Amino acid sequence: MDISSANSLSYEDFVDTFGNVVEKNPLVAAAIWSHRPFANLSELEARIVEFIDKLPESGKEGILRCHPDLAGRDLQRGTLTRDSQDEQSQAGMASLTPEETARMYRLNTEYKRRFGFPFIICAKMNNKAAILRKLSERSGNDLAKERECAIDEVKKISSLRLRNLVLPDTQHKL
Ligand SMILES: NC(=O)NC1=NC(=O)NC1=O
Repeated sequence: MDISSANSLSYEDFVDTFGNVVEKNPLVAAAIWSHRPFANLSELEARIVEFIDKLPESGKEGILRCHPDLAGRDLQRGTLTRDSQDEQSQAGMASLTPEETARMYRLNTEYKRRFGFPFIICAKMNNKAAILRKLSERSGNDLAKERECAIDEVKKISSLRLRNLVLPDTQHKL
């Protein structure tokens, strides 16, 4: 759909469409609906970013906790959302060796124990090697820095999901 179609959606259809742009957080779509009509895709995205940035730390951590582990229980059980399934598969998470799966589980467990939320990275912008490397690297961050790093990754994931739903702004031909 294009941005004018998105602007014309009923509240229910808007949340049905955009409710998982931020993984398992339909509140974000429900909240930004008030800002329609959106001039373009960029404004819609900016409203999502603005909503996330204005959350208190506890709210940001709540968003992070709604994300499934990479190569974790939900992937093993087939209970990922379609978006996450697509993203994780594309990054090779569904074809890890048993050793790689065990390493991801161990690193994810240590990371969650340290930070209190799961390791999050935009899977579509990374591959298996990059994910493992960044998981190790970021584990050394302090809480505040890592929270912002994870939120930045949520914004990248959301941006890609949004572009799957709404046609980019039509470039005005000069
Ligand atoms: N913990 C995660 O990073 N999860 C995910 N990243 C994605 O890009 N999709 C996910 O499900």
